[in-house]
Amino acid sequence: MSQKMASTPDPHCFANPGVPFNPEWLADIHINRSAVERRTACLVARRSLTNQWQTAWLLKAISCIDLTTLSGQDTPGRVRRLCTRARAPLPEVLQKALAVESLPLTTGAVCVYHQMVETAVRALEGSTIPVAAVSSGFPAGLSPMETRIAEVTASVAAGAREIDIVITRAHVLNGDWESLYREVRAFRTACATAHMKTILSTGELGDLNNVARASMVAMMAGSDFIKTSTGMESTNATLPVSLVMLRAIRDYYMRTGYRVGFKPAGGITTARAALHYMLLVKEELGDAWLTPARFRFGASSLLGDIERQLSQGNALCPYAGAEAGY
Ligand SMILES: O=C[C@H](O)COP(=O)(O)O
Repeated sequence: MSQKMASTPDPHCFANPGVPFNPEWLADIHINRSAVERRTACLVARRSLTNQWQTAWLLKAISCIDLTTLSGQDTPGRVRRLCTRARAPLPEVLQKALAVESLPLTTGAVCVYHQMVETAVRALEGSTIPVAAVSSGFPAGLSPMETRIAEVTASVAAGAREIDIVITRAHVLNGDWESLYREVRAFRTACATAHMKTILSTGELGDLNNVARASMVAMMAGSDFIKTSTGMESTNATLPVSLVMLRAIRDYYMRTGYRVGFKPAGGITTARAALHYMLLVKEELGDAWLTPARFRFGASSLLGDIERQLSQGNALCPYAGAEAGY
């Protein structure tokens, strides 16, 4: 793929305006699955991290969490409690013990169904924490297009500053990339100034070539983030899929100069797993991506494990090694 930068966009602008659909950018995508799996297995096996660096990385991980509740049992009370947690993700006493009591720590966002957007926006008033809504017919994306667009528009009107959209998997499975482009482009328009995260549902796309192509089409169509999963598929975020998506992000950056964000989501429940994803992002894209503006975890229970590990000090034994950090 091309290593040439097409343009030099404003580095402070995180939005990706997208580019016209270009099938040539898909033509030379051929993913070697075993090479991808070897690379991620190797990454998991080889790294170590001192306690001090581990703490810093876990605090960074918290700031990158889209604290999520996507349950049929969601109530305004439950969403308000989640928002309280987003404002103060760690107990004061723990922040003090870690000597970071002056750190203004919050999660990256609170992520809810459309129905709960207003409640979350009200509960987060006075903070800078954005509300992310899963709109557009989450999770299967099989409602009529007008309904899906109307839901996105309504979420934005209700105050969601980030919209997580789902795609029609059939477009990918049929290799109908132009239809996928048009669909994502329509959601881009409906999102207006809200940041758009495109959920690919990678566990339902067949193979890694489709993951890479769908990633590229979603970015061409103006996604600000690409996200692995809804959390409802039978296979959600994995490191191999993440590697493929990160390389697509790098490729898109080299072609256009736009830095699209990455959000692994679904089944990320441990601090150890979170560190693996962060390390992969650092190695593939560099520090410029390790910021809430370009990296998020979609997770409902990760924060609890990070808090436990921080309380226990050095519980991630394989990481408590000799290296002075990643
Ligand atoms: O986008 C967020 C996911 O739905 C959260 O999934 P999880 O409950 O497995 O953490």
